[in-house]
Amino acid sequence: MSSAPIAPRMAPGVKLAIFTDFDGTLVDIAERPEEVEVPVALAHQLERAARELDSALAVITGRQIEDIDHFLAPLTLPVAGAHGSQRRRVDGSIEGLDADTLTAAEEIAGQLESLIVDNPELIIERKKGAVALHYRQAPDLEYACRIAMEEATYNDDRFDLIHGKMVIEARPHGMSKGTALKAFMQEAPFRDRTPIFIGDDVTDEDGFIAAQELGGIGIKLGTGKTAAKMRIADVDSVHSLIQGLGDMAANSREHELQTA
Ligand SMILES: O=P(O)(O)OC[C@H]1O[C@H](O[C@H]2O[C@H](CO)[C@@H](O)[C@H](O)[C@H]2O)[C@H](O)[C@@H](O)[C@@H]1O
Repeated sequence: MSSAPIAPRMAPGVKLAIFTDFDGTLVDIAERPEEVEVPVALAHQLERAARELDSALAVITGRQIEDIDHFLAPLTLPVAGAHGSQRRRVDGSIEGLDADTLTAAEEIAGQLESLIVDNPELIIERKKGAVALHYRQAPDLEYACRIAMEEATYNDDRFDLIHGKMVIEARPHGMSKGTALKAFMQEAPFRDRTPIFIGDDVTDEDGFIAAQELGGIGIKLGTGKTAAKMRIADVDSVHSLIQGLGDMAANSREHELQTA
């Protein structure tokens, strides 16, 4: 006896909001920040999932919003950039930092100049309100980078240091991927949905915790200690998961229409 394939649906009344990290989650890690390879199909997959989720899909990243727009062009999604320092809502309005914090971040970057001149294999990324110091091309300089970042932020309690993948970043105090996720969740179209946050790095832990505090799920890509309740294997699996969640939302909508 043959049976029709099952079209998976969400339980009645359950609607998801998807939040995803970018580097190491939507795209594989590259040697340099500008060298990431973005699969041609990625923007289309995200656009389709966002459509099925009534636009409740956002990127929460350490990158600047403009970087995400560049990599996903012509798609423009809601994005929290620079670890929550900047946030573009679904209506396109932007929440940013005050001028003093922006200036302070520029000053931190300025204090790192001599280190970069002496060690041109290091990369400094100046963001609006944050600074990243990359040592992927010179792993032996990790300790020197750490000391330089500590000195550049010494006595400035407006910034916290966070360690990512071969990078040390200065992030405004009180900002995180968790605060960004919670801010989105207070607004349409995210409000009253169940959040899923997908990420791969230590800086994603705040996002996992925030999603789970709101009744959702954190999904960690790869190994390592995590607060996330679930794990996923690799970037390709993340793409499939996002596609699958979009399918489920579409199936649920169709089922509701048929049974109305
Ligand atoms: O929060 P994310 O979207 O994961 O962004 C975190 C940082 O990602 C980028 O740096 C990392 O990816 C680079 C490209 O693969 C890699 O070369 C680097 O070593 C990684 O640390 C980005 O450049 C940073 O601004 C983000 O904060």
